[in-house]
Amino acid sequence: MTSDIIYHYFPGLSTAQKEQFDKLEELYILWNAQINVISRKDIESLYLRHVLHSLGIAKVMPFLPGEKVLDVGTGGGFPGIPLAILFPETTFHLVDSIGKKIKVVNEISKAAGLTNIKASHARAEQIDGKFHFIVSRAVTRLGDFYPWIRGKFETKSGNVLPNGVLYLKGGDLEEEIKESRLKQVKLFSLSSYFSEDFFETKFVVYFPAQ
Ligand SMILES: C[S@@+](CC[C@H](N)C(=O)[O-])C[C@H]1O[C@@H](n2cnc3c(N)ncnc32)[C@H](O)[C@@H]1O
Repeated sequence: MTSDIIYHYFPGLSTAQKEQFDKLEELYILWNAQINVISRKDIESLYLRHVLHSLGIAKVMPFLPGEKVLDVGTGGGFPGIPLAILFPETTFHLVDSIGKKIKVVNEISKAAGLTNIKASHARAEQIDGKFHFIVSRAVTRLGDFYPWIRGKFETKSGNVLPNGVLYLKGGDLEEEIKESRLKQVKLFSLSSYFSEDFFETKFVVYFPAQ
């Protein structure tokens, strides 16, 4: 597996960005052997299941220079690391409650030369600061998630959708959205951007700060 799939869906990457995406494979192989952040089986499909999946958020939201994004429960850096490569002028704060995962994030972002990432070993609830967008993948149900981050949004919006949450989720989400009582939830199907079967049941769930 190579990063060609990333170049295909994101034409116009700079040489520096291509080099950073290319480097992720060896870095994740190296670090995953020491600290498990991706299942062994999945590492063979790193670019499809982790990097491109993370970049699904970029198809919905073109982050702007100067915007601040929080990645809650980033694990080994998803979706934060691929997004930080794609948007070098946006700043990303990656948090996870497990310290050794943050070690992997720090090592990988340093080795890839990323200067727009800050990583913290903390629970989301403990993070101070205000963000334009909060991203996440595979952490918890929406109804449990929102109380952790309520009040952490910048009030001034300047992007294609108001400041809010962009959460990568799969499957049938109707019940989960209903139970969460969140308002103005929008679902963006990743199969409208990416043709691989993997994306057939995958969505970006967006809702504004509320
Ligand atoms: C299944 S992993 C997903 C990791 C990554 N987002 C991904 O998709 O590969 C869930 C992560 O959320 C973290 N987590 C769970 N609750 C958290 C909280 N309240 N604050 C920060 N991190 C949390 C866990 O430590 C774990 O690393």
